[in-house]
Amino acid sequence: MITVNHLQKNFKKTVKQSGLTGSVKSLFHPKFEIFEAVKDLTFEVPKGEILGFIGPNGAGKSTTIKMLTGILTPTSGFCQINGKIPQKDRKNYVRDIGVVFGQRTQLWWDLPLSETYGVLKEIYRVPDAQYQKRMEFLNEVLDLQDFIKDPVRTLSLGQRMRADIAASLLHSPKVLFLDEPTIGLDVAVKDNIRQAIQQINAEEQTTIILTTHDLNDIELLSDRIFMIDKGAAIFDGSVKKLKEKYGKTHTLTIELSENIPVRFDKIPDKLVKIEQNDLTVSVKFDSSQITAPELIAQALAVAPVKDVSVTGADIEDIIRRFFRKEELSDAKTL
Ligand SMILES: Nc1ncnc2c1ncn2[C@@H]1O[C@H](COP(=O)(O)OP(=O)(O)OP(=O)(O)O)[C@@H](O)[C@H]1O
Repeated sequence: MITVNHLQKNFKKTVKQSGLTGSVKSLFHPKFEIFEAVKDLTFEVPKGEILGFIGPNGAGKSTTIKMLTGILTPTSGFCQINGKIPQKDRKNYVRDIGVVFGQRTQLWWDLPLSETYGVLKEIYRVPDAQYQKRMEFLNEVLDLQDFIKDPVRTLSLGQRMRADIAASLLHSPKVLFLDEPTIGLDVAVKDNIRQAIQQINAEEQTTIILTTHDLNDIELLSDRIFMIDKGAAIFDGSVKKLKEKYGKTHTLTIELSENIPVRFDKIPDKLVKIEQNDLTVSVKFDSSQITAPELIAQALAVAPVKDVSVTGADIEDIIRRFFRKEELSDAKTL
């Protein structure tokens, strides 16, 4: 459904020269440099897939999405969505896509929601019968009935997000771009939104590109993660693959009945990282090099252990370390 081929976006940036003289010089004779915001991205997204598109601030996610939605023109390379080049076939292309920006609404602030949908119906020329059916479906999935008559400005953030998602889906797009769809929402509302996204994807085979900093969104919704950093691709694969490859760090938590320092003399320092807070000891270790029972046996030999528990790395941990480019076999750097 989506083909991205050697996509590149360069921006011209003014280079600020140092000092006051430099600032004045820059004013009259500005110097420019080329900044590569998106570097040579190539990937495909098949129909019906939910791709988690992630990266730290400034990685180039928005710039990529803007090229995929046709707002920006690539410096080189191209993208093709549902057989169309967004920049070349803009009028027809907008019918194929829905876009939700979690940080700002695309709805009319003062209009009741129902009227906003009425306007969108006309813009997208959705026939009456189809519109009726569509609204029933969206109402069911996104639970809009309680606030559909209210002006957008009176909606809570969670209601507004549901309303925005419904607006983006009114014309039954084949591809949906969701940019931070759960930002600022409480846990229960996040769950509702995620369930709605899942249901829409399952029932309509909508291809979704999901940009988010909330890694629970990714874990619960995405079939695949595409990670970028400084404009370039750094990981492309499933959450499972990411965990298998980079999630070897586990944490052993030991509760003591007396505050005695816990050491693992028989285990090389670099394989464990110990943090002790009175009676609680947290031991990070690389599970491919060492096992929890080995650590527990040694802890029992040196301290009065009351309880133990072991947890695996969660996706947030893995990605944080991934971006810091830490060697996971070296638990000292965790
Ligand atoms: N119009 C522009 N002119 C110059 N530089 C730009 C422009 N738009 C974006 N950039 C730069 O390109 C880089 C990537 O920005 P982008 O907004 O795509 O990142 P992002 O991954 O979406 O970040 P965030 O998670 O913070 O939203 C940043 O360094 C940004 O300053």
